[in-house]
Amino acid sequence: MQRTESHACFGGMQEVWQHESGTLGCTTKFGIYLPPQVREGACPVLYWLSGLTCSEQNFITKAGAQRYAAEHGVIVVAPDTSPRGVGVPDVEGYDLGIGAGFYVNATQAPWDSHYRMHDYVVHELTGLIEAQFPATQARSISGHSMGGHGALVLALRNPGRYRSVSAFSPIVAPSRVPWGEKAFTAYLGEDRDAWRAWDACELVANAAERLPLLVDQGDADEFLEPQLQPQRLRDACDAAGYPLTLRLQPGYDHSYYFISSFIGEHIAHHAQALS
Ligand SMILES: N[C@@H](CCC(=O)N[C@@H](CSC=O)C(=O)NCC(=O)O)C(=O)O
Repeated sequence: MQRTESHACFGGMQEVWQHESGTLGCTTKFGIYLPPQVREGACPVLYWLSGLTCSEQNFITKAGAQRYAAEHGVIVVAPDTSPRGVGVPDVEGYDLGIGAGFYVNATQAPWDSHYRMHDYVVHELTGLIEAQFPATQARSISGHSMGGHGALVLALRNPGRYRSVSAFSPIVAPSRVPWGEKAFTAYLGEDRDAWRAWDACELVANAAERLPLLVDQGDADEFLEPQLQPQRLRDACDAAGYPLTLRLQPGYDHSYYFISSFIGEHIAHHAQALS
């Protein structure tokens, strides 16, 4: 494992590390913010999952999360959004292949050789963070758009692993919108029954635990109706009796300007559950 960036930031350090991932079968990078409190002892960890087209860089350079992570003493880990590099399958278009791993374990060739972002984030990356950094086993998870879908699905699929979950503009029902239908057909195959295990609105019906769940959605988001449809999550949570705080934020779009406006509230949400 090799550190490729190191920057002092709000009394802590923003770093980027690169390592060989056995799960992904390639070299991959992650960002990690280490708040000043790590000098006194191990800190809890918030995992952030980014959206389509992102690498480990977008969140750490655009969201402004470090100020709040330093205030609350939370480590923030931001992995890449897919495997990448020589030999990793890709196609034209921003919404499939590199930059678009959708946080699933692909079952279909050629994707199944590398696209295992669920297992990478839940098992390999978490194990590495807890072994190599001053991190406790208290974990929370958040993300944006495709990464919001990832945060919801990883939390719902892995009861006991995370203390809280949140999302900005998540793809809540990937089985029913074009971004998800395209990705799931490629990664999981034509059988829609297999998609249910990767769809937050399906998973919430049988959720084994109730985590503090916060979702923010801008009402000026160009993807709101075609791809996001947060009312589907509202309906699924109501039917399952799963408490959800869903906030429609007037005037906000899908960008990191939106994320940076509310990331402080999301980190406070997680810090409360992690303390
Ligand atoms: N057509 C756009 C689509 C890419 C885009 O909007 N990506 C978002 C996430 S969308 C859902 O997962 C994003 O976070 N972009 C990176 C950023 O820094 O803003 C395009 O190709 O640009």
